[in-house]
Amino acid sequence: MYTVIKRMEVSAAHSLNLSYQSKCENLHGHNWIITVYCRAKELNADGMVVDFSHIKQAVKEKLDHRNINEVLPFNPTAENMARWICNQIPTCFKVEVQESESNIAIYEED
Ligand SMILES: Nc1nc2c(c(=O)[nH]1)N=C([C@H](O)[C@H](O)COP(=O)(O)OP(=O)(O)OP(=O)(O)O)CN2
Ligand SMILES: [Zn+2]
Repeated sequence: MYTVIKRMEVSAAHSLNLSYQSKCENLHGHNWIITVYCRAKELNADGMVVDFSHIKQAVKEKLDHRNINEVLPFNPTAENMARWICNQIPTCFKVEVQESESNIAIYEED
C-alpha cells in the first residue's frame, strides 16, 4: 500500500451560518493548513498514487484568496470543507483542516 500526503496553506475568507449567535457569522479570514492523505495498492502508469500538483489544483487553486461562501454550496465549517476536499480527489481517504493552532477538523472515510 502506498500513501501520499499533501499539505497546503489556503488563505481565504468565510462566514458561518449558525443556529446561535457567534462572531463566526461575520466575514473573517483564516490561513487554513489543509493536509490531504491519499493511498493506493498499485501505482498508476506514471508511478504515482496521485500527482501532488493535481491535489493542489483541486483544492488550493479553487479556494485560495477567495470568499469560500461564494465557492462552496454549503456552510463552510472545517468539517464540511474536509469532507468536500476528500470527495474531490480520487484515492483520498482522509483530510485535516486546521483553522488555527488550536482548531482542527478531520474527515476520514470508513
Ligand atoms: N467545530 C467547529 N467549530 C467552529 C468552526 C468549525 O469550522 N468547526 N469554525 C469556527 C469559525 O471559523 C471561527 O473562525 C473560529 O474562530 P476562532 O477564534 O479561531 O476560534 P475560538 O473562538 O475557538 O478561539 P481560540 O482562541 O482559537 O480558541 C468556530 N467554531
Ligand atoms: Zn472561521
